[in-house]
Amino acid sequence: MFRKTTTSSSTELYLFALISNHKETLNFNLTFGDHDDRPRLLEPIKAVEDKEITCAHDQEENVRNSMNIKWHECLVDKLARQELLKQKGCVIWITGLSGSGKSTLACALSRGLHLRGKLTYILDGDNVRHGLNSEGEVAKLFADAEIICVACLISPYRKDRAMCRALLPKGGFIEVFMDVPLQICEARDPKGLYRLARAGKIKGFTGIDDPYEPPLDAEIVLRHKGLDCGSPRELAEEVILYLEERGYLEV
Ligand SMILES: Nc1ncnc2c1ncn2[C@@H]1O[C@H](COP(=O)(O)OS(=O)(=O)O)[C@@H](OP(=O)(O)O)[C@H]1O
Ligand SMILES: Nc1ncnc2c1ncn2[C@@H]1O[C@H](COP(=O)(O)OP(=O)(O)O)[C@@H](O)[C@H]1O
Repeated sequence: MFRKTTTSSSTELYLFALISNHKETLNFNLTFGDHDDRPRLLEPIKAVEDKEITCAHDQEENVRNSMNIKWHECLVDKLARQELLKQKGCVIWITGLSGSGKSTLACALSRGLHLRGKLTYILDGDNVRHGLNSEGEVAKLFADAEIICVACLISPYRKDRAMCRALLPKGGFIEVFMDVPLQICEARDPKGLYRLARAGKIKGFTGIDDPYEPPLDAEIVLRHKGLDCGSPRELAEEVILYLEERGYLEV
């Protein structure tokens, strides 16, 4: 607050003006401040300060005398954010092999929710590359902001996914398993990476020479049935239904 109640030395006043970034005072000191002329400096500074004190005092009196103004706790908390957005933030963690359709589902899901007026944000392995742990932390922040965070990462190890789950409050982590067989992912091979992995040109490729540990307790399993796994839109609707039924899309 810009208010001083005790008499100060000119140096203190000068510092006070500097800290307060008071334009008028600083201009004065820029013009004359090179000379060690503190008594001369004191007068205009004090005049400015007195004016400030008077103004601040008047304002304080007005506030004190007003019957209408009360001091409010201004807490924009979780509930306030939920009410604003009409949704509850969470992390939808889509896991599965490369080529299983994680990114495609994330887009369809984000679009489906957007059309319902829900705020989402996609964390894709391709746009966040700082290691699984920090991705979990980022996702957690989004969820705390009451955004529906859609994370799509292979995240092949149960231990790592469990660590991310543990970061979130109960119900805040919704694991979606793209249960698509390796043969289908490999046949799709949109980036040609399986071919390179099979040729030994990429080492430690998930599903080829590095394991993928399927979830044991995923909230949603999108299973491939025969040749069909459902269109991205149908899969997204399945996830949205889960959210609707459990009250994530209302407050
Ligand atoms: N060794 C190896 N194994 C699997 N995938 C590999 C590998 N090297 C690069 N890629 C490509 O990088 C993408 C993996 O990114 P992710 O962040 O989703 O993976 S992880 O969660 O960190 O395991 C993954 O993207 P998606 O195909 O979209 O899943 C691959 O294209
Ligand atoms: N539900 C689906 N049905 C058929 N093909 C799909 C489906 N979802 C994704 N695909 C196709 O599979 C390939 C890999 O999808 P992508 O979303 O990039 O997978 P990931 O992010 O898991 O690597 C793409 O060519 C995409 O068009």
